[in-house]
Amino acid sequence: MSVHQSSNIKRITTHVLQEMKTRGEKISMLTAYDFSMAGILDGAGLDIILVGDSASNVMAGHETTLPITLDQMIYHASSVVRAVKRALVVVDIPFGSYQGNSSEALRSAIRIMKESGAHAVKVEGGAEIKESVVRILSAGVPVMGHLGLTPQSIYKFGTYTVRAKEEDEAAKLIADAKVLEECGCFAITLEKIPAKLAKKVAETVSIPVIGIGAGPYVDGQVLVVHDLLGITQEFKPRFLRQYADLRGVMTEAVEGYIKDVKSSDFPNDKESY
Ligand SMILES: Nc1nc(=O)c2c([nH]1)NC[C@@H]1CN(c3ccc(C(=O)N[C@@H](CCC(=O)O)C(=O)O)cc3)CN21
Ligand SMILES: CC(C)C(=O)C(=O)O
Ligand SMILES: [Mg+2]
Repeated sequence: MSVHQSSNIKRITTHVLQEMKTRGEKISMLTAYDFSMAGILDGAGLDIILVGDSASNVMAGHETTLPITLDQMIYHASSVVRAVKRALVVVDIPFGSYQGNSSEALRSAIRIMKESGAHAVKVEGGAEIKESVVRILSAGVPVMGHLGLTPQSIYKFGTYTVRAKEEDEAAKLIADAKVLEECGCFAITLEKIPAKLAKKVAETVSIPVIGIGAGPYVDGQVLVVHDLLGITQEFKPRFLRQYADLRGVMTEAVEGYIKDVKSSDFPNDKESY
């Protein structure tokens, strides 16, 4: 049954998420990039929909998240927003639209909010992007941080290996989390870091911490929905739990269609005018 069958839907806000952390209720988050998928996730009762820049990989077929543009992110985000009745919609600001220039960061965030109708933005980085985060927040736009494995700086690191395994990197990550909290971020995503370190971050900051490959001791979890549904090919990091084999289901359906077209079984009389 859809949660929307009840007449009054309580929307998820950043305040609701803070209450969930206080209560110890875990927060569920997944990506979506289009209207149809977002409607399914929202109807199922998901708390947060992330319009991730992983759309660059999943939707457009790029190797990295770097090529996707602000206009393309706004297109995805506006499609998602039209389907959502309850979830909080968070949009990644793409590479090159906020780093190192707080005026551009603010302009990008405002374009996303104005043109898509989303509720918040997400940015990768800590102290080095503080000015941009502060500027966006001062305009009244809620900001989610993102630390650990930050795919927009993949060429700085060179690999997708687990981050902050060394003491000094772990200390920097905790310091960055504190900076983001002090700036006024409403939540932080932690990607691919040791579970023990993620636990420490979730205990240190009072805002919700959402993990992907960051273990169970955080306030919520996020995955790319196409990975969870088994649509993505050849992406099986150990943090992923695959809940369905939609690639198999979809392939079988399309093969059935092809067979029926070839054999002239489709369309039949009932399917014709
Ligand atoms: N489909 C998809 N799912 C994601 O989770 C995702 C994207 N795309 N694109 C943007 C970023 C990139 N992310 C990644 C990318 C690679 C690994 C990873 O663990 N890769 C290898 C290990 C690499 C290594 O250890 O050197 C793996 O095991 O698959 C994790 C997260 C997460 N995001
Ligand atoms: C993996 C999540 C956290 C993300 O940033 C994305 O999907 O772009
Ligand atoms: Mg992202």
